[in-house]
Amino acid sequence: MVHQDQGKLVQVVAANVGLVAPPSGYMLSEENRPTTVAQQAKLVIPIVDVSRLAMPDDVEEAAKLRSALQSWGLFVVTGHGMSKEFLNEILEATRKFFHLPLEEKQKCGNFQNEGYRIDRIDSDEQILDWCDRLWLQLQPEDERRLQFWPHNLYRRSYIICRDLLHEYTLESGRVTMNVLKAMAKLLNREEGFFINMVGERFKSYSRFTYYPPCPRPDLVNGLKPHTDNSVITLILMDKDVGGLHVLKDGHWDVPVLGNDMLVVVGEGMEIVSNAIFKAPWHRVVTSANKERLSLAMFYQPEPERIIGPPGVLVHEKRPAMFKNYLVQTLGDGYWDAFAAGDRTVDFLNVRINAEADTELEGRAVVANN
Ligand SMILES: O=C(O)CCC(=O)C(=O)O
Ligand SMILES: [Fe+2]
Repeated sequence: MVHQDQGKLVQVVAANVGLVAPPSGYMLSEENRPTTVAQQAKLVIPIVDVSRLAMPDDVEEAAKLRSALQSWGLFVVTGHGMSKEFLNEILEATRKFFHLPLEEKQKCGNFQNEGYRIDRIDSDEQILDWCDRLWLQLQPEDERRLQFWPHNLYRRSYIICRDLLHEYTLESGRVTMNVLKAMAKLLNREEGFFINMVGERFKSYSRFTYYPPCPRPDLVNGLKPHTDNSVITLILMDKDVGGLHVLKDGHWDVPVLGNDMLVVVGEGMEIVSNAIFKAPWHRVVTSANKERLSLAMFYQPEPERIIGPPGVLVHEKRPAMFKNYLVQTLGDGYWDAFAAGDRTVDFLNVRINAEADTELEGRAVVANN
């Protein structure tokens, strides 16, 4: 049994002429509403120049990275080498896609979680998010399902142009790998420490999210509080709309963001760093009169790997905080956890203290030694 608006695209619900309040399926209970005691005025999230991180002697930038990861678990990344024009082109192509007539968008089918739709609904109690999304796997390249990529048959052209998205995949992959190298160095490990854990055939996914204006932003989540199912996420956000909130020191802080690119630590990194790096809770709040777009790129290790806290990061004072887990199981569990508003590591009970997980031994490649 599902309630009336379940399954409907939010753009369809929002287009209802005369809508003065969101339908009941989206309404948060009073204690969960995003009535932020916003400290937004002064808070600025850290900025890290990824090109400087590559310089072996730039201890200042490395210190900034360390502090950003410790205090926020995310940062604005600069020095990524992508021009404003290029990033705008991607955002505008995304906007064009979400502005297409419904029938056109629905051609970007649906297979498991891939394609254009709303996020999965598992129960009648689930509070719906005020967003639609297009989810595409980008890497490994030979696993792309191009039939789900936006394609306008009449103009015989891809709306979110294949070449554009391909180029963005390569560019953002490069940024991610540089961030992973720098994070390894913060732990006094060699550059490839995390990169080797994700493997050559790591997966990357893109999530294009569209938040239509909402008549009562104070009553709904654009995107519910969550942590990401990734090692690292890269988020490209709409210009000057704001709306991303981060839970910091027990408060929902509201970073003021323009046309920024963010690096966010995901749960996968939390596991492989033995919780030295923590995945931040974040959510999106809608606006009454502005639409909002984002493009998130999620990087995940090869699905047949087993990940867990590596031996070198486990010692008496810091016992293993997580069990070893098959990446595929974590990936599948994420969708259940997300629908339930939980973190995957909690939903699947991945957390432990120093408990050996012998069951998995020998079943697959252990991602760390
Ligand atoms: O829309 C945003 O800014 C954030 C999106 C996000 O958190 C996600 O896609 O996981
Ligand atoms: Fe996220």
